[in-house]
Amino acid sequence: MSDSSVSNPSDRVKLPTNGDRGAKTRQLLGMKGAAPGETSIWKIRLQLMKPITWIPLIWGVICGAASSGEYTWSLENLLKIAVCMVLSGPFMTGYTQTVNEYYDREIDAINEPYRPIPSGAIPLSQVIAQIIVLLLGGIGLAYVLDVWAGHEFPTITCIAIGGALLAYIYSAPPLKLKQNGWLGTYALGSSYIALPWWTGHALFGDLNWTIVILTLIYSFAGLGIAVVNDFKSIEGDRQLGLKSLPVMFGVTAAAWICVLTIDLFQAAIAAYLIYIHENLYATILLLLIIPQITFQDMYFLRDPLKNDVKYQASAQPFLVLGMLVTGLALGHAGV
Ligand SMILES: C/C(=C\COP(=O)(O)OP(=O)(O)O)CCC[C@H](C)CCC[C@H](C)CCCC(C)C
Repeated sequence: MSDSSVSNPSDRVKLPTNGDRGAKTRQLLGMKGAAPGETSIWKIRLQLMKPITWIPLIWGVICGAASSGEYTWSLENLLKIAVCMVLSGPFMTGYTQTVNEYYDREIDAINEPYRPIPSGAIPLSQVIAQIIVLLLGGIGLAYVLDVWAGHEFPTITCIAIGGALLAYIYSAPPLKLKQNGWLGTYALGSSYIALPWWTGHALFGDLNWTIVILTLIYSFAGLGIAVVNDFKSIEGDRQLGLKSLPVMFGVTAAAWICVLTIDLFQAAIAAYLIYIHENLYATILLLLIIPQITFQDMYFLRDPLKNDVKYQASAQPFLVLGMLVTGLALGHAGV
């Protein structure tokens, strides 16, 4: 698509409604239901980077620092982890989301015409420039962290490049992993759990195969969380031929796949913690699964289409706390 398609923004952009501060905030954070009509190019750029989606990756970095067992509270370490959060949030997730907005522009023109690209608020050439700046900035920052951590092998740079490639094939043709229910949701789950975890771990300790494999197993719980988001768009996905799990298996079966992957893979991690004699941490992790099962029963399984957001808001804090408990356990055990 050429830039001409977005060359006359004033024709297509609606002005913001007075006093709709909630919609303005959603706009800046890159959430659905945002207010249209932003005119500041920097706010539009931020909107493309969807800051709300940075949070899980920033949290993943903290879990990795915990699992390294080497994190101590010094000013230098605080600075290191802050830079690592900037890498995983604004740079790498910002890059990922901008690429996704770029390749979703035609479908967004139908479903979310107020988004920056379909509304014509930013020309495509500037979106491409933003993608390049975030990608090069992210890889450069990853290399700085490798040097800072004294790595002989640039582990963090490799994770950043691998993540960037994954993000590209997730959104861009010909692979467009997001069209495939299993691959797309696992890519999402692993990039939200495993990749930032590896990065935080590598920054302070030695990234090893046990951590890599454990976090890839943990990522199946992330797959379940990613599937929860597919219920809201089931009709549109079906019409567009997107094979999300709810489209492939129907609402009820997909809801069960969702909750079983979330619960069983967290339980599997707790079992591993028992195996390495981290019984207290394992017990806490198991206790944190109980409220998630309760919310699955109260909300999600009863009506996945109506209660998906309510379920995520109530249950997710327990899942993310469990990740930190696991990180601390692995760090304590010296895995
Ligand atoms: C673009 C992503 C999700 C949006 O998906 P979708 O288009 O289905 O949803 P919306 O319609 O609501 O927009 C995320 C995709 C993630 C990707 C597979 C990989 C991300 C890589 C990491 C950012 C890399 C982090 C490396 C770092 C920690 C060094």
